Amino acid sequence: MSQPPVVIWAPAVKRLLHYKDLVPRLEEVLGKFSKRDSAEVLQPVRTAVPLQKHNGFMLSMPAYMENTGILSTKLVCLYKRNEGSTLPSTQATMLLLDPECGNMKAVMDGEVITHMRTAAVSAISAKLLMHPEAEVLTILGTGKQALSHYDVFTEMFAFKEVRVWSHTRQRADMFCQHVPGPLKAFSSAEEAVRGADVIVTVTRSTEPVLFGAWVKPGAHVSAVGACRPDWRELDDALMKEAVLYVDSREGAMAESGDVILSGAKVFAELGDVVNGAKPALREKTTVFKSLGRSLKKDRKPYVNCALLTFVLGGRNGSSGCRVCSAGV
Ligand SMILES: NC(=O)C1=CN([C@@H]2O[C@H](COP(=O)(O)OP(=O)(O)OC[C@H]3O[C@@H](n4cnc5c(N)ncnc54)[C@H](O)[C@@H]3O)[C@@H](O)[C@H]2O)C=CC1
Ligand SMILES: O=C([O-])C1=[NH+]CCC1
Repeated sequence: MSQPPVVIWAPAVKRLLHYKDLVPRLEEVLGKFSKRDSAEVLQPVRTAVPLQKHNGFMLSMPAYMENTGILSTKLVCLYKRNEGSTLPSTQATMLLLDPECGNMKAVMDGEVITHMRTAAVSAISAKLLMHPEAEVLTILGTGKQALSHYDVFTEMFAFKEVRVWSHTRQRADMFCQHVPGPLKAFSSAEEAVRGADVIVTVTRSTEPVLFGAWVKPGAHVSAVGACRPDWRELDDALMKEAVLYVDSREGAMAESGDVILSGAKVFAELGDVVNGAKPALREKTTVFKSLGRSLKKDRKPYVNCALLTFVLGGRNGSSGCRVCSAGV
């Protein structure tokens, strides 16, 4: 009989997961995914179950990496919240299974993982697609994703100016008070965006908050919100004018209102750029439309991946139910 799964909750995830480990691992996984080699990464488009009574969706995001023995799924609940609601808008849980036996090896908090993974992938898009001399970063939105994006973008790049806008000035001010470092709060999204080299959209809006007319030619946009087929964050002008990169072509065509409703054509997946199969057109205006992937980890104790090393009890076992037999 298998042992109960290891439970790793948010404080442990926070302590163990670091951008310096996560970013290179995600870059590698994005590249593997774009090769569409089923032994490397199998990740079908996620399913969404509407939670009508609660104004939300449950997204189920399974993934299998045969070559590295990872079988996992993330369950994400996503809600449209009224202004002033104190309930979270996104909650997530990660399950790690043994692909050979099918038993559950670990249950992990998925919220911190989602904040950090999403921000890390946006940072990869900026690393590949922004102008090398980018100086001004603008963040539209002041929630959980805004914070994780602020953290990784300021850790990885040296912006001279960071601007923040939210749909109320009070939220933008509060955000600026809570994070270290010089930030500037804006009351107008247009003013925050004009002249910016990199723009991150991390709002719960279902209507465009970023308009092509405001965006400096050659800027890079990482568009993270609007993850349903009828939700928007960017207007048609921007979607049509910019060169469009996505995390998954199938995902974008099934789930992104910005892509589907504007009729914009996908130029490449981020993984195609990582693989050298498509160019990074840094001199053009670029949009990376992020929708989210469930893969975060690898089974091998890549030493750097502290979380997984923890899950595996530091072992590199070759068969059987590793975690349950490790008795972590
Ligand atoms: N692409 C991806 O992989 C992922 C995308 N998301 C999406 O990113 C977005 C942000 O997520 P969180 O930061 O966790 O949410 P959050 O609830 O913590 O923050 C949302 C922010 O949007 C602002 N906002 C709400 N309604 C707005 C409106 N009508 N116009 C402008 N701003 C508005 C709020 O004031 C807040 O600053 C959500 O749409 C979420 O679904 C979340 C996780 C992963
Ligand atoms: O990847 C993810 O976790 C999510 N994408 C959209 C909302 C949550």
